[in-house]
Amino acid sequence: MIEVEQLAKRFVQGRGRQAREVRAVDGVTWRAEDGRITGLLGPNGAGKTTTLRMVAALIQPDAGRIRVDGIDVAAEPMKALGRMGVLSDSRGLYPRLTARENIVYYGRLHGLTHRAAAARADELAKVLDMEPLLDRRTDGFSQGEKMKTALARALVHNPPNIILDEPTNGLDVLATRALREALRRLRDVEGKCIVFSTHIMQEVERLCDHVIVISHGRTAAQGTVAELSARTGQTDFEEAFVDLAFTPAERDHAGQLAGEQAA
Ligand SMILES: Nc1ncnc2c1ncn2[C@@H]1O[C@H](COP(=O)(O)OP(=O)(O)OP(=O)(O)O)[C@@H](O)[C@H]1O
Repeated sequence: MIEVEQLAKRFVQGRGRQAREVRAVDGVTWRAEDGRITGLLGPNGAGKTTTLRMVAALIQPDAGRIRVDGIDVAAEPMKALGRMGVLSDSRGLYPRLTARENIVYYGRLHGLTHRAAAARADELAKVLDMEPLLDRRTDGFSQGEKMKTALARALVHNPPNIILDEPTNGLDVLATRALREALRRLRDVEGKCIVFSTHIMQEVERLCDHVIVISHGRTAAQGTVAELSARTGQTDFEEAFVDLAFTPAERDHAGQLAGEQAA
């Protein structure tokens, strides 16, 4: 389980007199339960990636608290990381190694014996439906094949929590479907707590048990797709998302732009 409480992070963009402070994350609070797929849904620049980078101990928050299975990430980052599998944007596989060797190598880095890491690679290949890939060099893999290998590598130490930042970026429709299926299996077969970020509504509708809408660095709303739609009185989830994630001024501005383009 992952609990995020009043998390905040600012960045300074530009230099000298041009410098300006950006509140990338400004008081985000949410909880992701075990055996559930939780989606962080928000427009571009809402603060999703920054939030997940803090959860994965890649950057430090200015304020707030993150607990992974009760472990405070700031106080015990290595212990918390041992309970997380993180799939970031850069897949970074070793091209000369086979998929199996990539996975086993990471297992060894996590302190597994060669035998345990190899057994886990076989197990993950079944769950992720990638057995035919295992003994091929990753050089020349498609985006979908790379993603599966990187996901298996992130899960080699069997972490109870999985974090994925925009995992379907660059994947075609079949690879996206395969990833969705893999995440469902990891939830249903292994009971993982899965958190992923996206700005794609359909992905959330198809996959998420729980949705956290992030807007301007804050938690704008959370619930199931049905709950969020009901709250806004919308039958279409895209309309519900627009109501929840954008201010009336932003919606008017987007409407004016669309009108000008149509004229
Ligand atoms: N290292 C950084 N330095 C300066 N500004 C940053 C940095 N990282 C993020 N930001 C800014 O913080 C804000 C939130 O960015 P973030 O990448 O977390 O958003 P996001 O919701 O993941 O967006 P997207 O869907 O476009 O990936 C943006 O305004 C971004 O420009």
